[in-house]
Amino acid sequence: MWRRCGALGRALALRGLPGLAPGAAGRRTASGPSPPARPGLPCGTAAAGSQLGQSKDYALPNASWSQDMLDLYNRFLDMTKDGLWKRIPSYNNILDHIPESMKLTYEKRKDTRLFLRSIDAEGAGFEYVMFLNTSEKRVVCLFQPGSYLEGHPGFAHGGSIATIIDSTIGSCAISVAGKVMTANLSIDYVNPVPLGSVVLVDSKADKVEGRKVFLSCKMQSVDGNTLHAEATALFIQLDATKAQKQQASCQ
Ligand SMILES: CCCCC/C=C\C/C=C\C/C=C\C/C=C\CCCC(=O)SCCNC(=O)CCNC(=O)[C@H](O)C(C)(C)COP(=O)(O)OP(=O)(O)OC[C@H]1O[C@@H](n2cnc3c(N)ncnc32)[C@H](O)[C@@H]1OP(=O)(O)O
Repeated sequence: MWRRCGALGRALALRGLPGLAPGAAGRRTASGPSPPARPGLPCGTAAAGSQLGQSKDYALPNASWSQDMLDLYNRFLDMTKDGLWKRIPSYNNILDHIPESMKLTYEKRKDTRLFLRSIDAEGAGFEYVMFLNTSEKRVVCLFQPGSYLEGHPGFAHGGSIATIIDSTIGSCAISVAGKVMTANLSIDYVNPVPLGSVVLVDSKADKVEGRKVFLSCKMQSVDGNTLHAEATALFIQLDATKAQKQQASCQ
């Protein structure tokens, strides 16, 4: 039943990168999407978005991304070319993620931040980018845990692993069912995740029953040889009345 996250990792590791000359793997380059160039800033970097007065998109390469992260990012970007996969932008305010059609009447607050984007220093916290495949009801996250996510020396804290899994699975649930909340998240931690390494978080919606969305997820190393964690989750689609009440109670 499983969707071969490892196979994807291995396939990605084995597949040649179109347009990249042999020996170019050592170069730190990233392809599109390409905002207008600014002197001193490579195209497609996170800082480039802010010059347009838009919310900064953090799901773009920055100087902290390792070569593994850049290589995987470029391979997934290639997979977006036929439209099956889409890169999900990432902002530090959750309201910037919600399409107008799904918004209630939330006021954007300046004193709140999406938990995953609460550490400013590049590379110190959650470096990640997610890709969505709507037809497969699948979201894959490329995740590079930074030094402020430490649990045991040199390894990512289990809570940070739960956070990135919840967010990846949650994004998948949102793409399937709109306004949802995590009702249950169950994680088996199989192998520790070294800080600064890159892992693939591969999530899929397995079943939708009324308002219930059942999902599963695997976190694996880029080469597919190490299983770090496995998870299942239940997300519940909020009914409109309850969503209004929740909103009223937090304002
Ligand atoms: C276009 C695509 C874009 C996609 C991506 C977009 C954006 C990405 C952006 C950012 C990425 C970052 C974040 C990603 C997003 C999300 C991840 C974070 C999510 C969270 O961080 S979220 C916080 C933690 N979460 C809570 O804080 C929930 C507290 N909780 C409640 O608010 C309620 O509890 C609720 C609403 C869950 C349900 O309440 P309710 O009243 O609506 O429903 P009710 O209780 O009636 O249950 C209905 C049926 O579900 C069954 N059921 C319920 N709970 C169950 C359980 N635990 N186990 C087994 N079954 C359960 C019942 O048994 C019943 O089943 P039945 O109908 O068969 O009787």
